[in-house]
Amino acid sequence: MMNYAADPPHDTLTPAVHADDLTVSRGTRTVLHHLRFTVPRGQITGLLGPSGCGKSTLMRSIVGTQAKVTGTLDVLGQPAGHPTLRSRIGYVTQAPSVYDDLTVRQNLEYFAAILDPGLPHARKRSRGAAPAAERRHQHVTQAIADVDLTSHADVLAGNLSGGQRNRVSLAVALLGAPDLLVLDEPTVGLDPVLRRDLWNLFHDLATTRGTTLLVSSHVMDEAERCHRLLLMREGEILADDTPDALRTRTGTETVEAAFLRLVDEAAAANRPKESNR
Ligand SMILES: Nc1ncnc2c1ncn2[C@@H]1O[C@H](COP(=O)(O)OP(=O)(O)OP(=O)(O)O)[C@@H](O)[C@H]1O
Repeated sequence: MMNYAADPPHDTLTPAVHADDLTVSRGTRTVLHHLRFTVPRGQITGLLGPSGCGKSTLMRSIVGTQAKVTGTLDVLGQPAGHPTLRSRIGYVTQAPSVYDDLTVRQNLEYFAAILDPGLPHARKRSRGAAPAAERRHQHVTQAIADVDLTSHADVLAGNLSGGQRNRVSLAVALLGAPDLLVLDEPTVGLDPVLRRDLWNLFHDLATTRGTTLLVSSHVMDEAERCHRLLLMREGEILADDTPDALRTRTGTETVEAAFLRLVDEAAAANRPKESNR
């Protein structure tokens, strides 16, 4: 929902996400195994790991769209999937969800209207409604600017590049000024300048708006831009720490090297068990 009116105060002390013994199955396979971690508020947490390790499944669990979830998974102080969370979480999947036959602005206006049906359409303003409709227009304009698509506001989404369409999806997620933004590989297909600009936006959202961001990536250099990292492999959390602490703990210079060191350590720890079989 759009935050046109003042929202009731929310508890800001509990972590944005708290998981304990979180296990998720897809089909007949268990893909997340007894995860335990927290995501602090107002920071950027990177969810990193190789393709297929379970990043999207974890994100789907957090936003409440994943079946077969057991254990504890609390989001903004409520169990994941609780109806009150719908207006407080922005979720961008890997597949952009935009209408090709609408322009960028029309897409945003459409989703803004769905998110806040109480607001009359700009063309049907009645007395007293104008300020609210005007505010919605401003929110849409701001979201388009946030993702650097102002010059494309009147272009059909179907005529945009893949990266631009991804940014329209991100703008839709920003519309409600959510407390938690869950972004599944948001920088895939973007050139270095746009990637940098998007990371600047993420930091701005965390710093000036207090938004919590959970951002997945399998590009390890993006890890350096996060406040905290959850490193995943084969459905398990290898590490839950800051980039600095990870490098120091593993005696490495990059997060990528730290990740490889942790993978080797985990493999070494499992070896005696395997030879005992
Ligand atoms: N619909 C499904 N049914 C059964 N298994 C699935 C389904 N979707 C994904 N999986 C399996 O769940 C595991 C985790 O997949 P997931 O998409 O969460 O990984 P990921 O880390 O997000 O991968 P990527 O980086 O490639 O997007 C994989 O082994 C995958 O094969």
